[in-house]
Amino acid sequence: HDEEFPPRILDHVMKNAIKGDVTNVIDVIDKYCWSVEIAMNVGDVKGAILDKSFLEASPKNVLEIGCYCGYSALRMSRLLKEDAKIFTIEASSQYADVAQEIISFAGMEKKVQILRGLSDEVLPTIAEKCGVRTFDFVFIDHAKELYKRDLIMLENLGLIRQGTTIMADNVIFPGCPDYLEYVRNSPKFECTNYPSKLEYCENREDAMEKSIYLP
Ligand SMILES: Oc1cc(-c2ccc(F)cc2)cc2nccnc12
Ligand SMILES: [Mg+2]
Repeated sequence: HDEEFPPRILDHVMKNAIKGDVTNVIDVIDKYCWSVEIAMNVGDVKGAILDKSFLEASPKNVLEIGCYCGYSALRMSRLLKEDAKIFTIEASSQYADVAQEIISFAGMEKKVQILRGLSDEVLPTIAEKCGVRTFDFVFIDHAKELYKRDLIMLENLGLIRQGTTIMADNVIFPGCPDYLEYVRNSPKFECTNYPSKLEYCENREDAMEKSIYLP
């Protein structure tokens, strides 16, 4: 991926969005990505699917794996109920720096906490660090080859509970076949597939997969 996109989108947001207006910041990012350059945000089309599942879950403790520039964290933050919080894991400090700036610009810094580091390094201590026992909603949107490993970690660490909703991006493109096979064949997950398009593209298929944890 183009390493220079994050600073460009940050600059564009600072110059074109309304400070403190999270919906406007989201719109400005989407318009930029549709018109100027594609980026790996979940985007507006798949974002609407995420929004719907998020509202249905109405979660108190939210975990995101893969923050990137903070776009999906912002989408979820604007739908958070009182005293609910989003914890988002980001391995790239460059991405985390930009995400922190964008999240703060949008006025959501109290609702979104960025945890810097690799998911397998952050997850084992996240409960005590964040004062959370289990997460009610998880959005997986990082390296596709880590989806299955990290879901198994969430189970083994007891970080998900009866009824937790797990949403996964990109299950078609770039695709995560081992993850899909795992959740769809496991009796512990109730899965629903949501066909869509790759972000900011009209003609490339992608999908989101919702898995409800029922141990
Ligand atoms: O939504 C996404 C799309 C892509 C991606 C890859 C290759 C392409 F050509 C286009 C898009 C990569 C991603 N990595 C991490 C999390 N989400 C991603
Ligand atoms: Mg994605």
